[in-house]
Amino acid sequence: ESTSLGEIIRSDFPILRQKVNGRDLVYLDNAATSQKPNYVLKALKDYYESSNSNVHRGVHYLSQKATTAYENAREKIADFINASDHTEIVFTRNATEAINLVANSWGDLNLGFGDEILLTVAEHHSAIVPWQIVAKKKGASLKYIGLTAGEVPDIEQLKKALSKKTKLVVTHHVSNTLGSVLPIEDIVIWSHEVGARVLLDACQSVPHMMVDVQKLNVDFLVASSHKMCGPTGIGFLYGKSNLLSSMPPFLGGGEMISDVFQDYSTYAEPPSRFEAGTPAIAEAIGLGAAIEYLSGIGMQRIHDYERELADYLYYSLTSVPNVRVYGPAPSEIIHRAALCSFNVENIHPTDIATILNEEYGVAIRSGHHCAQPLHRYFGVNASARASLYFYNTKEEVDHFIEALRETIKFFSI
Ligand SMILES: Cc1ncc(COP(=O)(O)O)c(CNc2co[nH]c2=O)c1O
Repeated sequence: ESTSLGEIIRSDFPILRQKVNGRDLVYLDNAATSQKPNYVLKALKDYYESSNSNVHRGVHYLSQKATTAYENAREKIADFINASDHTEIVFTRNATEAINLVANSWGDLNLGFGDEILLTVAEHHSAIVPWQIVAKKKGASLKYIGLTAGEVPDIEQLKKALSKKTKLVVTHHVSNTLGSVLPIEDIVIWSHEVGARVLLDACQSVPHMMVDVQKLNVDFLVASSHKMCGPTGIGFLYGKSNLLSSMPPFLGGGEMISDVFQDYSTYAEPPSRFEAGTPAIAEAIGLGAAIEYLSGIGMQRIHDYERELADYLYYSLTSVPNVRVYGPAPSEIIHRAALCSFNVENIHPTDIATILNEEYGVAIRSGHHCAQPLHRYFGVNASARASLYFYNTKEEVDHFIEALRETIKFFSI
């Protein structure tokens, strides 16, 4: 059997060599955050060792070196998602802040009484709560579409729910709980037909597959560095140039201004307009290194390998008696991300995750995965979730499944 991508690549990730309670760590919580390769760790260390300085407007050598590295990171992101211009990339703390930026800037300017924001019931809290806050302020409302019998967001229902009142569609590309992958190009075409804009939450897709914002034609896209081999503390908003240029600032301070007078200021052009204060320079450079690393492997290669892992995980997990997996069965039409949220009859998911960690060194997540509306939709408070990345292997899935069977036996005595 040929050596898998996971087996080839995992030596790049020092953390994966750890033991947990004497057992090899089996890290299956990648939808929460990914691990970091040596290439990224080195980029962070090199920055602080040889380039650290504050960015923009500095005339000395180090400031120019740091500025170049910071702006190069922005260009790498733009290329990675095929944005038409690097000024369409705004650095934020994470995807959550990127969504809040759109809600407080574009939302405040464009939402009014009676307007509707259309979401799926599977959205992450970061894609829901900012819109609840701005909708309350503006007299707008949130409208949700449910799931099909196959447990994917019902896009036919979405199409029917669109109307002249719909000003914005907020949707995930890949669900962090269902593992479902949505047909974004269609959703964008339907949304634009009624004059609605589309904000794509790509947190669980950008790390795992080619995402081309021009092909998808989304108006906004958000993603987080820490889910794609990059450091925490940095994420980004992609916004079409004409939209960003029309938007007022989100946070006020240095860097985002053109001139400051005593009682008013003029603002910089995007992206600086939305980047107040000293940015997370090292983190941006770390994200740029993560993109170089992923691109070096190839997103198609990563995606193909993860599809194998996705099917292997799904069918291994659904073969365990009394396990209920949420989300669609993989098929030719519907492919799943390499993550499965599940429950085991009469055993609390946190008990499952605790024993898997304590006795078997397996790291999965338990809880609501910041998707409480979706869990309520299924009539449960919580679930367990195993989520893989390209450095995981089928052997790790086998270890997880064996450990799960033992854990179920333990609780069934
Ligand atoms: C689909 C989706 N949207 C938004 C976010 C927010 O990203 P952040 O701003 O970087 O936190 C997450 C993080 N999801 C998870 C974080 O921890 N467990 C998770 O499933 C996510 O999975």
